[in-house]
Amino acid sequence: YSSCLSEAVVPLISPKPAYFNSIESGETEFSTKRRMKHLLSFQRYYHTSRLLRGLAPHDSGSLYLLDDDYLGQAAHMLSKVGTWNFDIFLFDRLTNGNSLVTLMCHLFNIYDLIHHFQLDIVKLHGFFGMVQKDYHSQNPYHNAIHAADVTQAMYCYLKEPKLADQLTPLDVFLGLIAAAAHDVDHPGVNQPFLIKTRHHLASLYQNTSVLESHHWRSTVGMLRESGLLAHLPAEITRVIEQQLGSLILATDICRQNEFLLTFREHLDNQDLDLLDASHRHFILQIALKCADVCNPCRSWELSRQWGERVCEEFHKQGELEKKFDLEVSPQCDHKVDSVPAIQSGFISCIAEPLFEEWNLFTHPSLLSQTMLDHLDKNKAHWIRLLKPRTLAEEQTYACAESCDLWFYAPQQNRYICFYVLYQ
Ligand SMILES: Nc1ncnc2c1ncn2[C@@H]1O[C@@H]2COP(=O)(O)O[C@H]2[C@H]1O
Ligand SMILES: [Zn+2]
Repeated sequence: YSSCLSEAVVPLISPKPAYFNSIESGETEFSTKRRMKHLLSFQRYYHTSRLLRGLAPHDSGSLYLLDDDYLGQAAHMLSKVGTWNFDIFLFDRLTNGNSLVTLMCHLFNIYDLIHHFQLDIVKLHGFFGMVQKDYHSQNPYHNAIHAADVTQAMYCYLKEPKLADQLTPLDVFLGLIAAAAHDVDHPGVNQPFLIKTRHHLASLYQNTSVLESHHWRSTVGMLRESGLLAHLPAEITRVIEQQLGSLILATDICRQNEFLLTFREHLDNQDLDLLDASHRHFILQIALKCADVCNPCRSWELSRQWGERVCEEFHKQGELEKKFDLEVSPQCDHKVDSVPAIQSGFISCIAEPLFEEWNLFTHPSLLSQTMLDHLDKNKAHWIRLLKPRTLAEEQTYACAESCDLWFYAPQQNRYICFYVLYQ
């Protein structure tokens, strides 16, 4: 039993791509692997022996997963978990690939959610471990680090003065779990790919919000399997599961326009009342959507890494499509869709409109101002890197410069609305 448990709490590290390798720049891949192995065996022993002695695994705070070598640095980082320049890549290395579990434990402690919902700590760790493990570490972008990044951003948004005092423990509980699990078991390809390859998930969810429905249903499955909510009345569990669904489904980027228009309408009418549970839920949906696409609002160094990773995943899909003689999806052809072109387009068409509204909602907010400043600088940086070579890139350049919602689709040789690219 205890070895099962420690397995769930400390997932095995699978072989990872080169960017996971070095903790310090001079370190070789071999020595890092050896250190990881040592660390893992230490942690397994540590957990098992503590559990056999009947000791709860959490009494050294939420850092029990960490080896002493890293404890200090990771703890130091966690003490600044609410700052916008939090480096999730570094945190993931310091926590030995356990950033999502470690972060969630820490945030649940900060908000005292374990006590409030009378949660069983072992079941809670089991649940977080399952969620983290079900992310695909071989995906360049849709992996557990993305989930941890979105969760850290969500925490920053929940702390916004406009919101913080109005939120109930249930709102916070839902917001954090939805952020952590919103892309769980993502296959690294998008919905159009699943539809055209007649993937069983596409038919299961009738070609609509296919991935998001799967992320939600998987989350519910893991919640039930962990037994985390088994002590709560059935009606409360039902509400929790439904609300998690509504939050996770809101991250479907095809529904961007729908949410943006409703958000604008509320802001124009100034009719958002955060004492109203349904309005708070809507703001949680928007906050999660912001967290999901906030990577262009980070400092250049972090933002660049996310931009490159997401494009790498798109391009991998494009390679698969070519290999199987399928039409290459928009943004997925590495010969046509360069990283700077995709990034400047994404910032102009998705991130900027959303964060401008979020800034109005949170005003006055230092964080929103900081995010918009980064967004502006990062967009300018990508545009400088855009060396127009093809007609498509020239058109993208013009589009990004004029900051409208239109994007040139080279495969179709026409302009289309950026949102349509995702459908
Ligand atoms: N920097 C980015 N560049 C291009 N697309 C992005 C970027 N960040 C997020 N996205 C897209 O926005 C989507 C939001 O939902 P997902 O995380 O499922 O998948 C994400 C990507 O498809
Ligand atoms: Zn996501």
